Amino acid sequence: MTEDQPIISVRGLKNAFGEQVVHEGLDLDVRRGEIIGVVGGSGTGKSVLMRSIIGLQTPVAGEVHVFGENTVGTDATEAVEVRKRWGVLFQGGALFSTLTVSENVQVPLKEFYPGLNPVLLQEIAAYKVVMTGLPADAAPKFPSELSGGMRKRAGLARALALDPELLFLDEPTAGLDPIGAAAFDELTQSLQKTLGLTVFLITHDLDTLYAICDRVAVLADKKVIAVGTIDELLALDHPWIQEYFNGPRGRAAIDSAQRAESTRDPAEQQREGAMRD
Ligand SMILES: Nc1ncnc2c1ncn2[C@@H]1O[C@H](COP(=O)(O)OP(=O)(O)OP(=O)(O)O)[C@@H](O)[C@H]1O
Repeated sequence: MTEDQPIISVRGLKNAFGEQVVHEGLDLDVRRGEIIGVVGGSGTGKSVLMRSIIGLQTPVAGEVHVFGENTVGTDATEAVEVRKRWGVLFQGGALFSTLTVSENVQVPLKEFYPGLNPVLLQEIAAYKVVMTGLPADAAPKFPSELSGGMRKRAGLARALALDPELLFLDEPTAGLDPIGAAAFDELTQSLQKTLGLTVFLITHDLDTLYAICDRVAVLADKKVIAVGTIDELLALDHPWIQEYFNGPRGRAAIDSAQRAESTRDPAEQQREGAMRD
């Protein structure tokens, strides 16, 4: 695939559970290197969309390509090469409670590289743990011994185990206090920059959208009704979009994003401006 081809391309997606149609004619492109936020009311099918992209949900109709490879209806063996290239943080972290943090991180490593020796496995896991801002002594702990924020980081460490190019995050800041959520956003952004990741991020968190998302895709009426920067979305007169971004919580998030921008190191702002130019 070429550099400017979308990393994820979804066309004409339809998902249904019995009579309930969740998606119909859904299209979405995710560009290389972007953090795309996916928003929509509860039950609009954000998680089902993610599951369809990573091959955990077989759609009724439509096409999904990731890195130019079809991910619909492929069996586990066919999908191995493409699955190695993404990492997933499921809603709630989904850590195995009977395994330590280190063992959790080793799960995908053992699955995809069964021959790796135990010392190397431990070293890789220890590195991933520290990379997500956890103290090194979190590695031998069980998830129940960690705070909610630490569990999220442990889940992220596992998602990063295989050095993915693409990261899926399903509501990573849900349940975190505002300080913990902001710290997780910063971590996501710094990892995205350092590792050159593309990030598909499902969230209800307006602060996250303003702080780190390059574009936002809005799910409503069974499809992606709009994709763009928040400014571009604000220019649309769809009632849900206006209510979401221009309601009291949306405006508070804008204010807080503007305050954060104005207190940022001017040298850093200048550097970013220069990079954009
Ligand atoms: N395995 C399943 N079997 C039956 N229905 C399902 C299944 N998975 C999802 N659904 C239904 O599909 C719809 C979309 O679910 P999904 O979890 O994707 O919503 P969401 O947008 O992620 O919601 P939330 O923001 O509340 O997490 C819901 O009505 C849900 O009940």
